[in-house]
Amino acid sequence: MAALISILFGPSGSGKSTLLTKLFAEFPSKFGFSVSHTTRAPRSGEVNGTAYNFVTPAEFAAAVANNEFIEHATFSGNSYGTTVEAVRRVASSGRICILDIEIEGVKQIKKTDLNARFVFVCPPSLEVLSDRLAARNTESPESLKARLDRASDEIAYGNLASSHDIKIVNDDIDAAYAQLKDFIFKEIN
Ligand SMILES: Nc1ncnc2c1ncn2[C@@H]1O[C@H](COP(=O)(O)OP(=O)(O)OP(=O)(O)O)[C@@H](O)[C@H]1O
Repeated sequence: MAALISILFGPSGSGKSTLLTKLFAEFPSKFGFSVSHTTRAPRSGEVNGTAYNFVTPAEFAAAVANNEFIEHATFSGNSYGTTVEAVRRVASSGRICILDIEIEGVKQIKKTDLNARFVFVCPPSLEVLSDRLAARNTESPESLKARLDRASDEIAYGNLASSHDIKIVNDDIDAAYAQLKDFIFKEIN
């Protein structure tokens, strides 16, 4: 059977990065994060090749034309994608591959024969999501609005039984993390 890939999705600010940071800190050699490509500018502290592979729109378009992506999508004016190479790199290091992707990417991966499990990370409410995103202090007012505008549709998609293998409501972070670990280890064994 092909190597298992775990996929986290959910609206911006739902807590995907926070959960994955905890997972990688607790199990540094067990899991590997497939580093996505993006045309968006790095946020302060984001390292190229670690947070994302930061590329120009022209480089991104060339990779699309070259069929290098498993999935890719444009979101708030920036392109994001996961290359076959990024996933292969994790698998070849003997680690379990984890992806954090947009809904369009989820739909694309569902059409492939990848052995993937889908984890919907859901905020407790739109109000909490809005507060957390604002407190993160990473977005311009326009970007914040664009992310919140998309959130209702993303939550509606995530709530479809066919979209996810597990839905985790990220209210208390420790409880959400315990659910994530429990699910992933059950799937591995
Ligand atoms: N359970 C929680 N309780 C309180 N704050 C939280 C919780 N989970 C995450 N946060 C905070 O909410 C903000 C958004 O979380 P995070 O950056 O992990 O979201 P994300 O889903 O990865 O977003 P994006 O898709 O934009 O990368 C962060 O500042 C994080 O510290």
